Amino acid sequence: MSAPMLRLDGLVKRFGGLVAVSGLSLTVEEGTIHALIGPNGAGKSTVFNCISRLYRPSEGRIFLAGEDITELPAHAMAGRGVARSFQNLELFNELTVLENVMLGAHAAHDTSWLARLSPFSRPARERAEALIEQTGLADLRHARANSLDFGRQKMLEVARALAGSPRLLLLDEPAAGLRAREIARLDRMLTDLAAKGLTILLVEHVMQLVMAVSNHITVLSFGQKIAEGTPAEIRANPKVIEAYLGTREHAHG
Ligand SMILES: Nc1ncnc2c1ncn2[C@@H]1O[C@H](COP(=O)(O)OP(=O)(O)OP(=O)(O)O)[C@@H](O)[C@H]1O
Repeated sequence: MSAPMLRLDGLVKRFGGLVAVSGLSLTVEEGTIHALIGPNGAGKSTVFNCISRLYRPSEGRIFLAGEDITELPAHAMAGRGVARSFQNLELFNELTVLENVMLGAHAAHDTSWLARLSPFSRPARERAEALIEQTGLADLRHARANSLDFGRQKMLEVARALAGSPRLLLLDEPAAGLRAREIARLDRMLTDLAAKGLTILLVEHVMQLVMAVSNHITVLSFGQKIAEGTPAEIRANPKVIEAYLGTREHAHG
């Protein structure tokens, strides 16, 4: 049996006295969509930052397709086939939609030196055009990124992350601020990508999307895993309901 695409083993991240992630273990199988959910401050972004090597875990190991990547530098991750989108957009505002996606392809692990010297090569451009089409941005390919509305900028961020042909895609709240029609498009796209073999780890508060696309869900609360299972199991889990209601009551004072 081949190794899972991603495995976290006892991941701990402390910030001074605060334990943001507390001994998290989870497994993400290849070609599946795995959601990481939980109330605000539960530690989801911290887990992402540990996987993409922006944070150094305090304890625990991270394995990518069987390889221990815990000590690898962040810049090695694209070469390992890991891409991510950010909660706050990280686009090149002055560049066009097409240019933003093509720059994403630049970090591709399978890009030859020749292709790197010529980023606007035909295969790179064809791939970028296909992604732009898939994300519904075809009519806007020559528009500057900062002229797009928020929903389209989010889709562009996803297209750019995909341009490097990753095998593991980390998506941090891709549906935040999207309209229903855009969420439906994202739903179709993620399902389609997973069917083609891409593995997706999704942090998301929009439950409609999480429940529709996920094969598996892990729930965090105060840095700890409180539940995991299929969408149906998670929906019916009293601990999950309590964790969400607890924060809402807390928030309302
Ligand atoms: N760089 C940091 N320094 C200190 N504390 C941090 C840092 N990053 C996160 N934290 C703390 O760690 C905890 C987990 O935060 P994190 O952003 O991972 O939660 P989250 O589940 O992603 O929340 P949200 O859904 O609001 O994005 C919080 O208490 C947060 O304040």
